[in-house]
Amino acid sequence: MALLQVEGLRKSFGARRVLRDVTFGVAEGEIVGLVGSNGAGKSTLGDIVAGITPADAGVMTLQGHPYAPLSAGDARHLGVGVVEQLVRIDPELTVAQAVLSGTPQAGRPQAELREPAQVLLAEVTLDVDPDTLVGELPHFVYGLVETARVLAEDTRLVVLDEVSAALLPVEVTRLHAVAGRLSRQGRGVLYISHRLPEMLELVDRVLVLRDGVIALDSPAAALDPVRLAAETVGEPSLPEPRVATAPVRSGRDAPPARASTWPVPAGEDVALRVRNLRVPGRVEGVDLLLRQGEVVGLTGHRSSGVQEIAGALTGELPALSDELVLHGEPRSLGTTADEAALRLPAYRPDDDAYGVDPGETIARTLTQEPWGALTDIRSEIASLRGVIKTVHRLDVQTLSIRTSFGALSGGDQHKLALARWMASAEDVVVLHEPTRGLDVRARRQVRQLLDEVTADGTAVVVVSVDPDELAECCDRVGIVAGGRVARWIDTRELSVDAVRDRIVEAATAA
Ligand SMILES: Nc1ncnc2c1ncn2[C@@H]1O[C@H](COP(=O)(O)OP(=O)(O)OP(=O)(O)O)[C@@H](O)[C@H]1O
Repeated sequence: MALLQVEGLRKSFGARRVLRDVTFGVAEGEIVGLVGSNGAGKSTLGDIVAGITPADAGVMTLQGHPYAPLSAGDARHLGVGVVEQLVRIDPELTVAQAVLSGTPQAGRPQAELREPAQVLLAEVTLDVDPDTLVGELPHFVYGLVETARVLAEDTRLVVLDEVSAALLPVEVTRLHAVAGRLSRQGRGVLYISHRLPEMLELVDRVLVLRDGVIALDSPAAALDPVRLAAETVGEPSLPEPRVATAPVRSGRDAPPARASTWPVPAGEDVALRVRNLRVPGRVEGVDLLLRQGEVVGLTGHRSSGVQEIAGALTGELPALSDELVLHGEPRSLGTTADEAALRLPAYRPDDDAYGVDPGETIARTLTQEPWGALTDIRSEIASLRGVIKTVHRLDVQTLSIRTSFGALSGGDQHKLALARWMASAEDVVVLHEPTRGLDVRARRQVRQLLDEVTADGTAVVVVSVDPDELAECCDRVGIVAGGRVARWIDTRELSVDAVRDRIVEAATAA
């Protein structure tokens, strides 16, 4: 008997028909992957299963019994838990309170919660003090705190919506171990992700949601990442994004191949050169050289110093260097009010809903900064045309640019926020995880955006946990370990698969 059976599910938002006729089952102990392009309706489907959103039509059964939850609480009570994509946890709660919020222990004194919370945190291999306030945690661990919460509740089916999106490969492996344990306990898992190669290593079966129906229901063993990517976006085949010896980027001439020793001697086209970058106690002796039009990736474990290097470049952390030159001009590092201090602009996908008001329309989100009335009707028309063009170009799933930004799918919000941010990109910028949560086509669109800005000479530092993202976006990738760049990988002559393998291998060894 199926643990969960879903028949003929339908859901529309206004005129937008998201789920037209969705039928599938999840068996006990089965891990089922749910994939689809941005806006395909994956979160909507997960939310219906988890009682967060009501379906318009269709029938669900849980262990053979009719299942029609009226709320998330109702679903939890019936044994279905969800970790939502855009996790919001009350920042005033302690981690222990958050983890045990759905259990009979909720409301007990902190001293009584500490130990049971510790056990659950260990299960998701999250090394944080249960007394810490949630608001003090970095955003990427929210999904793991929520996963621990779901484990605390006696769930039979767990929906994990993009929990892996912000995790390092080693953390994804641990998350997969948690999913494996759930499966061995006979629980079912619905696993939503855009990180297809990693997902295929975990799941038993894959569902592709396309055009409002399950367009493919296949054992994972019968699929590979390339075929699955093509199925996801409904294209018969997708070209390899980067092939050996081919010029990597369109929109500009690829620089001549350089030896993989790094940094290379500085020349005319240097955008930024930093010698002996130090962040006291965290980073030591880092040399960076960015050429105009170059995309350089940085990755490493949480304690490697990679975030501190980025923080030094954006002026968020006090830092020192022996030499710092931006476009030929000497500059300094640090957080002082010093005019010459370097403060590279940075984009982060998890910055409080992208720094955008979710109630604003798409049109206003893209055209206005700061919010305020446009005075010139002609400029409004011109910019609205630009908005429509951007929305079409980025394949944003909406019927109108008057739709509120917050009603867009997570991936569509991210694409538009990034496009808006990149429109005012300066000489040298830092992008944190620019393709997080994006489908395979959207990842290419982001690469196109990168091609456009780099063609104009902008140099980009990409800070990421995702080896595929680094492989697809960057000309070279620095593996940071122990506060230093332990190794540079030149990506331009390699296939994405080869680059991913090297990054994972180097990051694991570091
Ligand atoms: N509350 C809402 N009001 C209006 N439209 C909505 C609402 N929730 C979702 N939608 C629309 O439903 C569609 C599906 O959204 P959903 O978040 O389920 O997509 P998704 O497949 O999870 O995408 P992603 O991969 O980007 O997270 C989107 O076009 C979105 O705009």
